Parts: sequence; C-alpha cells; structure tokens
Amino acid sequence: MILIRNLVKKIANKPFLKQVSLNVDTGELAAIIGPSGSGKTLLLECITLNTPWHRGTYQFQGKVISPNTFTSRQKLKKQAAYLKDTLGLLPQKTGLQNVKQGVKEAFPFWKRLLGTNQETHMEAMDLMEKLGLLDLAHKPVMQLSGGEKQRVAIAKAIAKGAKVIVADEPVSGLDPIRANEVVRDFKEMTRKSGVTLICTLHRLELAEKYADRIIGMNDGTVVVEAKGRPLEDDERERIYQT
Ligand SMILES: Nc1ncnc2c1ncn2[C@@H]1O[C@H](COP(=O)(O)OP(=O)(O)OP(=O)(O)O)[C@@H](O)[C@H]1O
Repeated sequence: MILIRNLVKKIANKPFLKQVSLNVDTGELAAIIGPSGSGKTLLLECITLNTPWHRGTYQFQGKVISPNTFTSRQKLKKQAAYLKDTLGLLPQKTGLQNVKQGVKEAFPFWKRLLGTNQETHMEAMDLMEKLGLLDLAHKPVMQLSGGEKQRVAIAKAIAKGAKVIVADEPVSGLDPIRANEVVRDFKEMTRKSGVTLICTLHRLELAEKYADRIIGMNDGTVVVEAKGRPLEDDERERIYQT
C-alpha cells in the first residue's frame, strides 16, 4: 500500500509537486491522469524512489520512507519497478528466459550460485501460467507486440520481487483497440498477482473503464481521487482546467 501526504518536490527551488496526497491500496490498478505538465511523471519518479522530494510523508508497504536518505530509498527500491522504454527486457531472449532472469535476480546470493536451472525454470513457468502468459513463453521478445512486451516486463518485475509496478504512458502510440487491450491486461494482471500497478494515462475513458482508482492531477497537485467509478463533470473540469 502507498500512502502519500503533502509531498512537495522542487526543481531549482521551484515547487513542481505541491502538497500531493494520495492512497493506493495493494493489488489496485491506479491511473494518474491530468493535462500535460501537471506533474504525473514527477510523481511516478517519487513513487518509485528514483528522485528525492523535499517535504511530506511517504509510506510504502507500511514503512515510512524519509525524504532525503539514500539508504532508506535504496532499501525499498527493489520492491518498486519502473517500466521505461526498454522495459528492462532482453529482446533476443524469449519471454520465459527473461522471466527466468528475473527469478534468478531475486534469489539470495548463495542460491544464485547453487540453485538449479530446473528450479528457476519451474518458478518462472509457474508465474507465467498464473499470469496467463504461457503463450508468450517461447517467443523472442523482439517478435512480440508492444502490449505483449509490457506483459512480459510486468511478469519479470514480479519475478524480481516488485510489489509496486509503475508505467509512464504505457499506451501512448497504440491504436485505441490495442490500448484498450493493454489496460485491460494490466487490470487482469493486478487481479491475478496481487501487485499494485500505477500508470499514467492520457485517455480518460480507459482509466474510467479499468482503473480501481483514478488520481486526477492539475498544476502539480492531486485535485481528484475517485475509486472505481467514472468521474463527475465537475471533477473533469477540475482536472483539465487551465
Ligand atoms: N528536470 C526538470 N527540470 C525542470 N523542470 C522539470 C523537470 N522535470 C519536470 N519538470 C517540470 O515539471 C512539470 C511537470 O512535469 P511532468 O513531466 O511531471 O509532467 P507530466 O504531467 O508528466 O506531463 P506529460 O503529460 O506531458 O508527460 C513540468 O512543468 C515540467 O516542465
């Protein structure tokens, strides 16, 4: 679970995130929406502990993270995965080989040395089956569609031990049908795996259709938080007003 209260993030002494507060429960698909420049990406950077912030409290899986301590951020970073352009996948390898690599990375050092390939294989196959990805197991990642790559990347992140997975604009550049499929799959994967998935979306209709929680931003702050329901007209206005 993620609980953020009054988070302030400054760049060159200017606040770009202003008193952001939000909750995201374990196992939820949360969509962050808002106009361009409203602070969605900066918020994701803070949630995944890629950047420090200046004020406010952040609780991640019940643990309070101090804003500016490197050690505190490093300890929890492993539990948060940020899916960026390359998605952290090896394109020549198959879906299964990528997930196996994730499984191995999660092993303690002694098990990496002594664990058997068979054990890693079974664990990766179990996870792919649970997430409904067996059809992608033996295909090289470079032959997969954008949406399929994202599904494998999520499986790999889960294999590595991520409890919270974050994606910035995962459906930008996809046609409406593919975009719908990707967000639908995200929802399905959170349901099956129990991980929390947080993504930014430009298409409000996808957030309304699939997200368990919609977080609406405007000018660096959260102006709407709606749980599992379409937005009211006045909520849309608050988010998209200039
Ligand atoms: N490294 C930086 N230096 C200066 N300003 C920055 C930096 N990173 C972000 N900003 C500013 O912070 C604000 C929020 O940016 P952010 O990228 O979070 O917006 P966004 O909502 O994700 O936008 P978009 O939908 O266009 O991706 C913007 O005004 C941006 O110019």
